[in-house]
Amino acid sequence: MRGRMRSRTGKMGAIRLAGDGQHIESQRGWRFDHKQQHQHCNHRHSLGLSKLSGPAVVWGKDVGVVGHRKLSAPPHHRSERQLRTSAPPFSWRLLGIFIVKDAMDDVRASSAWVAKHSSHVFVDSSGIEKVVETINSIPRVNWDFEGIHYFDNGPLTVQYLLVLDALNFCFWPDKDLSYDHLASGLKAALLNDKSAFDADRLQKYTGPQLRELLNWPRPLPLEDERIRLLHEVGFELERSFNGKAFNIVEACGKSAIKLVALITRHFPGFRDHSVYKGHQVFLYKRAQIFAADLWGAFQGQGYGEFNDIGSITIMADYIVPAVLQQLGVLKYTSNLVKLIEANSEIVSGSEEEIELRACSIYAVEKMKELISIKSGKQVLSVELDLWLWSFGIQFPSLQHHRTLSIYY
Ligand SMILES: Nc1nc2c(c(CN[C@H]3C=C[C@H](O)[C@@H]3O)cn2[C@@H]2O[C@H](COP(=O)(O)O)[C@@H](O)[C@H]2O)c(=O)[nH]1
Repeated sequence: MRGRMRSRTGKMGAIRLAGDGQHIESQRGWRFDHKQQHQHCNHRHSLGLSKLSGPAVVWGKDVGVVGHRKLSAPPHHRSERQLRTSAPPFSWRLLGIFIVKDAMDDVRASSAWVAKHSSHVFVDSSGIEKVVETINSIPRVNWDFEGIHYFDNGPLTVQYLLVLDALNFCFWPDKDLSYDHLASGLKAALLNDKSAFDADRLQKYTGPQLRELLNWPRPLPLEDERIRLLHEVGFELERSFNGKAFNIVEACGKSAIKLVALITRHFPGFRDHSVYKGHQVFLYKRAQIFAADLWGAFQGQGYGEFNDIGSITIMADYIVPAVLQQLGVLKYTSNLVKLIEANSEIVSGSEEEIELRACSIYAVEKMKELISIKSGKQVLSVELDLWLWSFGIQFPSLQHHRTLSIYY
C-alpha cells in the first residue's frame, strides 16, 4: 500500500505500509515501528506538521499516522526556523496507523447499493422530479436558526460540538425530549462552567450527573450508552489529542473527508455502519454532522473551513426519511407503513432500518444531481439536509420510524 505525503515545505515524500505490516516507511528515511512506542525522527521533511510538538497526524494518500510529538532537545537556543531546518531530534509516540479512505464515497456507494437491492423502501424518481420542479430554490436555513447552540468563535465551540454530536441520537423514547434540550442544556452547562467538557471531566460523568447537566428530570433514553460514549470521547481526546477537540480539526488541513476518517478511526461510537444483505454499509451520521456543524457554526471559516464540504452527504436520522416520504420521494411497502403508523420498534440493523436511512441518502444525492441539471446550481447536501430536517421538526405529528440506536 502506497501513499504520498506533502510536507509543509511542499516537498513530497512517499510513505508506505511495509510488507511485514509492522512498519510505516518513507523515502526520506523515517520508519515507525508498531511494537516500539517511541521513535526518534531526525529528518526535517519527515513530519510536515504545523507544530513542533503535540498531537499530530501525518497524511499519506492511503495511510494516516497519528502520533504525539515532543522535542527531546530543549529549543532555547534555536529559532523555530532553525529547529525545522537543522533536524532536531523529535521523540514521536506512535498512537495509531489507519487506512485513509474517502469515508463519504463509502457512504454514497453503499447507500446506492442498498437503494438498488431494497425490499421495503423505494426511491421514486418521479417524486424527486416533482419536488425539484415545485421548489424554485432551496430555502437557505441558518445553522443556529433555533438559537440554542453555544458559540464563542473559538476552540471551546469545537469541544462543545464534539460533545453535542457524541450525544446527538435517539430522543424519541421520551416524548418530551428533543435535540433542542440537548443543544441548549449543554450550552447552559458550558456557560455555567467553562471546564465542564474538559477531557478528564468527560470521563467521570455518571447518568444522574448528565441529567443534572441537561436539567432533565428523569433518566435519558439510552442513558448508559450516552455515558459510555462521553467517557470514550474524554478518554480518546486525552490520549491522542491533548484533550482538545480543536486539535482533531487542525490535523485535518481543511478537509471534511479527513475529519470524518479521523473521527471514525478514533471514536468507535461514531462508527455508524452495518451489514445489509451481506454488504457493509456506511452511514456515518454523527461523524458527518460534526463536520457539518463546524461548517455551519463557523460559517465556513476558521475551524469550519473545509475545501471539500461538498463531499458530505445528508445525515440519515429518523426525521429526514419521514419528510422524504411525505414529499413522495420515498415509497414504503404497506407492511413498513403499518409498522411505522403503529409506532412499533424497528430493530437496529434490520433491512427496513438500513433501507430507510440509506435510501434517504441516495434520494437526496439524486435530488442534488437533478437540481444541478435543471438549474445549473450546485447545492450542497448539507444545505438540503438542514432544509429537510428543519421542515420536519416543525411537524411534531410527523410519524417517523422508531429504532433504538446510538447512531442517530
Ligand atoms: N439530518 C439531520 N438530523 C438531525 C439534525 C439535528 C440538529 N442539527 C442542528 C444543526 C444545525 C441546526 O441548527 C440544527 O439544530 C439533529 N438531528 C437528528 O434529528 C433527530 C432528533 O429529532 P427530534 O427528536 O425531533 O429532536 C435525531 O436523530 C437527531 O440526531 C440535522 O441538522 N440534520
